[in-house]
Formats: sequence, structure tokens, C-alpha cells
Amino acid sequence: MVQTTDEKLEKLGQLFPQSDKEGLLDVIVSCNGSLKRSAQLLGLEDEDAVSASICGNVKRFKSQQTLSRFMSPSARSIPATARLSPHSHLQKTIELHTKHEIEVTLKYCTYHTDVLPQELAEELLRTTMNDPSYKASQFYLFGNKCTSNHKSRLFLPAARSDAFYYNGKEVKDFSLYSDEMMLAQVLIEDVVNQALTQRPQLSFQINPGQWEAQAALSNLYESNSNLDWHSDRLTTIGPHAVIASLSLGFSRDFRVRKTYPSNSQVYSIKPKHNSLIIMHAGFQEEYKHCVPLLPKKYNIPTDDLHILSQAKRVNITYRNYLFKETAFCKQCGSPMDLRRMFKDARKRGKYFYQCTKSYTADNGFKDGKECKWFAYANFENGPSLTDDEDHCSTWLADDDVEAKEAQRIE
Ligand SMILES: O=C(O)CCC(=O)C(=O)O
Ligand SMILES: [Fe+2]
Repeated sequence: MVQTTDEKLEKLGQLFPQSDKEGLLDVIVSCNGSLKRSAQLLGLEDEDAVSASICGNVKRFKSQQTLSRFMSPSARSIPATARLSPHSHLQKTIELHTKHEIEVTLKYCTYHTDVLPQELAEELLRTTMNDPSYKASQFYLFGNKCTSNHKSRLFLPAARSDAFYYNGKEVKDFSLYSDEMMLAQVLIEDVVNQALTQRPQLSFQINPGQWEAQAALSNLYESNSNLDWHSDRLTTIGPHAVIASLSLGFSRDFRVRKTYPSNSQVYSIKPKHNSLIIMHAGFQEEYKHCVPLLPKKYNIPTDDLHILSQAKRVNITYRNYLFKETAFCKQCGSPMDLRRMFKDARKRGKYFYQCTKSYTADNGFKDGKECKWFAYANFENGPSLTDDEDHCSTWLADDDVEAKEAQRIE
């Protein structure tokens, strides 16, 4: 029985009536369209119950705390997905193998192999994959506390006297760069600055030659880990952020699709050991990315295992912080999050701030006490908040004909 995505969404909505439809749609997409797997991921563990429910005998379930496989630790910009056409189906993922294929297909992305001297790449892999300070992160989804199934760690080049905010929370637990991490950064900064000279610049991005990283976020994946669809939060990296993403060890899928509509074509890259994906200006605005689970019951061919790390993969994203200051909510004092509207083509492109108390951990979300304070963002003289929609900073992709028509832009 082939079901359309809308039918699957409706069925999942019946099973989990308290869950938000857009979040459920993201679960279906992240499960490659499998309704059964989506239901299991959302806490329906008994195989028979899943099949019975899917075949029409609908029981209602509250989402449970077993959502660990399904969320990004770092971003979790709440998906605001466009509606699907009534008979849309999820398409097959398209694999992109070469630098050329990747760069002509994904407009805001470049791919660079062998970026570090081999010994440095190996030493960096050895130290990070065995670093006990990496931890699974916790987050909230539909009011439930979840734990990510991969580990991550934030690294800063030096100790700081000021508070450091990441994803709406002050981060006190971080590590300092190792010598290898610092050396890798210096080399990567050259690759990024060189790449920036080769492409058109977008309105808010850093100038070529000036890109430098102020922090590195590292993820450690075992063979049973994943990272769900997300775009990285713009709050500190700023609009038109440029992120350099280094892959080490086992080579596995990194997927990319356009943020809207939510049934966009999915592309897959398999970044090699010691390769760099640069997520250029526009990437976080226009695309989502993820590291999916390996297929169930998949036996990794011995030849594919990495000589040092076997099935472990380490990823280090070096991040340039365009905005040093954190904006705080005028209503409740929590940090504000910077985002860009994309769901409604008439409003698409507008940057705005939203109070993080709406959806982050320890926030009273479950009790309905969320603060929904909102302000438009204006970047003319550094980041600032405004109530005036006419002063809102805006960016639309060149090829976004839909939004341009809706907003009557020539
Ligand atoms: O592991 C990767 O390749 C992606 C990591 C990522 O997207 C993130 O940390 O935000
Ligand atoms: Fe990311």
C-alpha cells in the first residue's frame, strides 16, 4: 500500500494527537518516509502495536522520552515547514560523489578533500574520538526531555571572562583547544578565506580574508548515532554565516535539502576522512542538513571501516561568530534567538528575534508558561531589535521566484 506523505502525516497525527504537525512531518522525512519507523521513533516501541495502529486500529499515544534519535543538539531551529501538495511522495535521495557534483547542485556549499596534513588529521581524530569530555546533550521535544544519541563537545580557543551563550543557554562546560585543533583551524581558515574569494558575497556575510573561527563544536558518532534535520541557529553565527565542517574517521552520509517546501529533494554527500564541507552564506537560511542513522541491520563492509576509528566518525565545525553580543528578552530576560522567516512566501526573508524561553530546556514549556516575545531584527549598525516591520533586515535567495512574486519584487 503506497501512501502519500499527507496520508502518513494524518495517520501519525492520529497516533500522536498532542504533537505538532510540522514536527511530525520532519520525523517522517527523517525516517525516509517510513511510517512504522516514525511511530517507533516517537515512542511506540511494540512492533505489533505499531503495525496494528498503522493498519487502521488507531490507539492514541503521548510522545514518550524515547525520542533520543531524533533531534539535533546544536540547532533545533523549530521547523516551520510549508504544506505538502496533496499527493506528494517522498523522493529518492540523490547521491553526490564528486566536488563538481556537490558544488553545482548545492549552491551554498563547497567541498575540499585532504585539507590537513595526514598526520595532523590522524592525531586530531585519535584525540577527539577518545576524549571522555564528549557528552550526549539533552533537549526538549513536544515538552518531553530527550537525550541525543551522539556525543558532542564545545571547544573554545581560550578561557573567557564574559559569559558565553550557545543555543540560548549560558555554556560553562567547555574544553580548550588542543594544539592540533588550533593548528587545524589556522589551515582551515586559509581554505575558507580562499574559497570566499571565489564566490559572490551575500549582504550580511563576512568579507573574504576576514573569516576566523571563535569556537569549534565537535560531534562524535558511533555506528548507531545520528543527527536529525536542522539548520544551525543564526543567533551568534549571524545571518549569512559561514561554517567550516571537518570530517574525520569513518565516512558516512551527510544529507542536505532545501528548507522549503518540506518535501524538497534530499541530497547525500559522503564526506571523506580529512575533508571539509564549507556551509557558505545562505546555507543555513536555505537548507537543512542531517547525519542519518545507518540503515537497520546494515553490516558495514570491512573495507569501509576507518583504519583508526573503525565505525566512529568525528565532525568538527569551526564557527565564525559574526555577533558577539547576545540579545535578551525585554519581557522575561531570557536570551533571544535569531531566525529567518521562510514558511509564508509573503514574509519570507525577514530576520527576527524570538525569546528562547519558548522552547529550550528548563523553560517551563511543559506548563504552558512559555514567553513568546518577538521582535524584528535590524542589522544596519550591528544586531538590534525593532518593532517596526519596515526596518526589518531581509534577504531572499536570487532564485526564490515564489517569494519575489508574492512580495512583488522585480
Ligand atoms: O556531523 C556533521 O557533519 C554535521 C554537524 C552539524 O550539523 C552540527 O553540529 O550542527
Ligand atoms: Fe548543523
